[in-house]
Amino acid sequence: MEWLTAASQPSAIQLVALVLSAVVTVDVVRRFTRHRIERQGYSLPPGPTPFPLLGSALSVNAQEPWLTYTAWRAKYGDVMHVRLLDIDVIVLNSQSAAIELLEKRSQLYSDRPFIATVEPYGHGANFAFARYGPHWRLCRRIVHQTFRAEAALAFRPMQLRRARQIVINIIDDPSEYPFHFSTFASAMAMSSVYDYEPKPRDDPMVKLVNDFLDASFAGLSPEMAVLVKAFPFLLSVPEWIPGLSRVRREANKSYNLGIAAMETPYQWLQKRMEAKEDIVTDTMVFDHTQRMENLDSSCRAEYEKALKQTSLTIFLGATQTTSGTLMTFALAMVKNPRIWKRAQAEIDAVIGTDRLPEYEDRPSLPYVDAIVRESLRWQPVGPMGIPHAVVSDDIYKGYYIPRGTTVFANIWAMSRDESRYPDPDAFIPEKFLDSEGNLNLDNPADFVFGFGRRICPGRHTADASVWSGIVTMLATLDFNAAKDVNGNDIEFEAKFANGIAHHPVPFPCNITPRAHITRESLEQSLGT
Ligand code: HEM
Repeated sequence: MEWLTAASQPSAIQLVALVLSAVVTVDVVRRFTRHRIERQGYSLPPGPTPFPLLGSALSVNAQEPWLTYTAWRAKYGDVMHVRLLDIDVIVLNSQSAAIELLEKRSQLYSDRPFIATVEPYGHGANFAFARYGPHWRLCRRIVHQTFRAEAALAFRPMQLRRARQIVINIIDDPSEYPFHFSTFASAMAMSSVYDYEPKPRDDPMVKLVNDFLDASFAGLSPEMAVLVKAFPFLLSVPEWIPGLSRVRREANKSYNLGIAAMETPYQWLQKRMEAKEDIVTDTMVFDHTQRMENLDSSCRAEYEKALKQTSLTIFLGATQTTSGTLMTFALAMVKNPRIWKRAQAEIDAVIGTDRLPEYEDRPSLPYVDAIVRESLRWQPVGPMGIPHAVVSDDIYKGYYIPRGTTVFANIWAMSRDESRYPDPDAFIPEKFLDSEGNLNLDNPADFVFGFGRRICPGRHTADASVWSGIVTMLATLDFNAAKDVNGNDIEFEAKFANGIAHHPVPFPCNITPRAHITRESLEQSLGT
């Protein structure tokens, strides 16, 4: 851990000793209480034998843990127990196991585990980490009212308009394509929540939220979470102890950025409302501010807190997931030109080249939808989702699942199920078509958005965003390999980032408008 090297040597040794003693104490208590249930004949689900203190922490790929768990599936099965330091983890390696526990027993499995760094690093405002209870329920109700399937239809014209803006931005500045995808995703979130249309570049509100994400990222790493859990005093070490005070400084910076990211766009919209400006009525904050007016003051304070937190959470949940999926799509197109050519042939045959795709065209474009499904499956942006936690002891198929266990749906393993997806590492949209060329019933949206009461509440909006981005780009752009100085295609191996979301890092490519597409015609389609 980087910050330990900055500490003076004796402090670092003391710190390690303290971590070990905390882990030993928790281990002894756990063994004592568990022994009682195991005596009744129930054992934990199968899994690797844990080493003393560390459990299996050193055997798991720290950057891409889903690869280890997926490899272990053959040996330990669909419901697997792994101990990581003092944390009990259950990994669900199949969609059916995730449905059995996270959906059918959702009253037990909808909590989130306690993560000691969430609150100090400003993610207490992020309701995706909220414990299962009344505050989470209120946030969830707010988001549901704005983003449920029928309500989310209101955002479609904006989503299509912003998708066309991606193409204009690519024509203007093709090398910045990852940035144009992020702008699209941020605009979708900011418009639907605050009626705020970010600038294509250097937008101050988008920068604020991204600065918060950058500042909080290191704090949410499992290593930092374990340390802060074992030694909460690290969050109050005075400035004059160099090295050790770094955790407090980083946490404070992240916390303050979190407050600013939550308050600034919220207050911006409140001012517009006070000035009686014209605001799109479906905007989440506008709609709920009006709903709040009928509440008494104590309920209103609670509601306003939930509304602010929900607004920030939408932005955090919507941006890197949506833009990451578009990065995956673009990578797959550059690697597989036959696929975008087949999709263009479908689009040209169905709607011609005189206009751009609209939502009403979707049922007539099954191959495009197959590409959307394959983009969600091939590199799921959340390969392990967000951890759930169990609120009380449970028995499943004769196995004991202790209260407080962290439960992961291994979405990556589901995407690599070879009985369902032969050759799972290849990008092949045809797997979602029947022999007549119609879409079949297999939809990875059934697992990539998570499970049960914590299932992604933005999934309808995400689906519409991803579809509008993909269909618009397929109708207007060619995706070719970049050339070297001799005119040869540049070969490259795809690499992936694993931060908030799993997505390809920028790769060499040559994305250009199709022959019949001009910037002017696109601008006309925006009404500008
Ligand atoms: C391709 C795009 C997206 C994918 C693959 C995705 C996936 C996920 C997953 C796997 C979870 C965890 C579910 C669980 O705990 O079982 C989640 C949670 C969440 N997502 Fe998404 N998401 C996407 C886009 C969005 C969008 C566009 C929004 C907002 C409009 C959003 C808002 C949220 C929120 C608020 C949560 C936390 C829910 C809770 O804890 O109750 N997501 N998402």
